[in-house]
Amino acid sequence: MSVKERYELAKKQYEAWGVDVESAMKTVTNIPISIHCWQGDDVTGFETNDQELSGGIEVTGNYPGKATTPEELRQDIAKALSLIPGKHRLNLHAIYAETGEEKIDRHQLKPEHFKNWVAFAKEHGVGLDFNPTLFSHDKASDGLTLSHPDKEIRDFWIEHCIASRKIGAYFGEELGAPALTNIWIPDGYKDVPSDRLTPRIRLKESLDRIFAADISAEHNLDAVESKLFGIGSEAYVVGSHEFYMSYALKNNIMCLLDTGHYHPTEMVSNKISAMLPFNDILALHVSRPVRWDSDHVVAFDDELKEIALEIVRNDAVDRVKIGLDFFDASINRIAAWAIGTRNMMKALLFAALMPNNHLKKLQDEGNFTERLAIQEEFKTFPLGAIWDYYCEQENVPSGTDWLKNVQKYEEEVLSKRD
Ligand SMILES: C[C@H](O)[C@H](O)[C@@H](O)C(=O)CO
Ligand SMILES: [Mn+2]
Repeated sequence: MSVKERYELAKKQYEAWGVDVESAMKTVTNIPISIHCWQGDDVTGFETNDQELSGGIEVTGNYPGKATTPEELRQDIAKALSLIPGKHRLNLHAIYAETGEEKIDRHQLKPEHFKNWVAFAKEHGVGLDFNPTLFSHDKASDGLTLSHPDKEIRDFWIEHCIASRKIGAYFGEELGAPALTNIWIPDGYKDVPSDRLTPRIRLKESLDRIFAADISAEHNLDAVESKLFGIGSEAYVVGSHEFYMSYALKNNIMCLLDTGHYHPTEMVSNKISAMLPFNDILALHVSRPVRWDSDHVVAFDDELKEIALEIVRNDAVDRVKIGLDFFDASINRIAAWAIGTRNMMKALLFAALMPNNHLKKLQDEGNFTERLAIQEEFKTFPLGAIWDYYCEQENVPSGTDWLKNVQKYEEEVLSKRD
């Protein structure tokens, strides 16, 4: 049976429940995913200071073919984009600046150091998002940055964050859609602190100075990302969820929720509807924590589907900015992007193909038996047939054909890298 024939049969099955399949595909295709560049080179970046990855995050694995130059990374991203349906965004960190031979420290970074990325974004029709990098640096070697007791160190990172917001605004202006500039810091302590408050007050003051810099809200949107713990900050993280949720609300900036940054049974899917009544927009880093914030490639699992449902059935596709955050160096890195991003899109399609209004009505009527029965039955509805057809409509490989494409690229390009 052809992809089209399978699609027509599946479509009838969904339509019997009042689901408009074509409109579901349209909804999904208009949701941009911010794809993180750092999966392609294990969060290394292109600075010339040879700093080890720090900040309490870890990349494990040594799969061959890692991108080691900006050109290689862009070539790999272009390959990944050709395998993913929809129009997306690319998320950069400050360590992906191209400063040539010159040693430019992070507080001196300028939009011009990202002009090649802007050219790439224009060529591929993608938007750009940005992150200051407050790790893998001498001035973050004790794991403290914006909350550091030493004012000179705080000032350095404040300048870096302001420079980053300017770079975000440059992206937004050049590409005609605002960039999301997200601040995540590693600050915290390995062991029980003797003072939890002072570092948080210092962080608040640093953020106040960063956001006091007048940067066009038309071109740049600000976000802050919390964390529960990191390697070396197990006992205490300065920028905790409550800290940033309060800061974001009070200062009208975005709170970014990373799915790996909470207690193992605390679900981001359950936080979205709790925060939407109080926030115009929210941002996500969708990741897959396995026992800890391990940043595994996003799988098509229950939590991913639940996150997608919360966005789609609550009409929040313009209010929840979806970004990805995983880095696995034990598998082909282009496959990692393709698997994780296709799964995010597939989960959104799953959500858009649910009889959401009917299910909401059942809940209000107190008909929990039928609510559960339908939710369960839809788990085995022929989503794959709609997904394959959708991929073909979007001119990207359907089924497992994308994998052959990656294997060929590995043979022809990746295997020839040093
Ligand atoms: C590269 C990092 O994953 C990223 O900046 C941050 O978002 C994070 O999640 C740290 O755990
Ligand atoms: Mn993150």
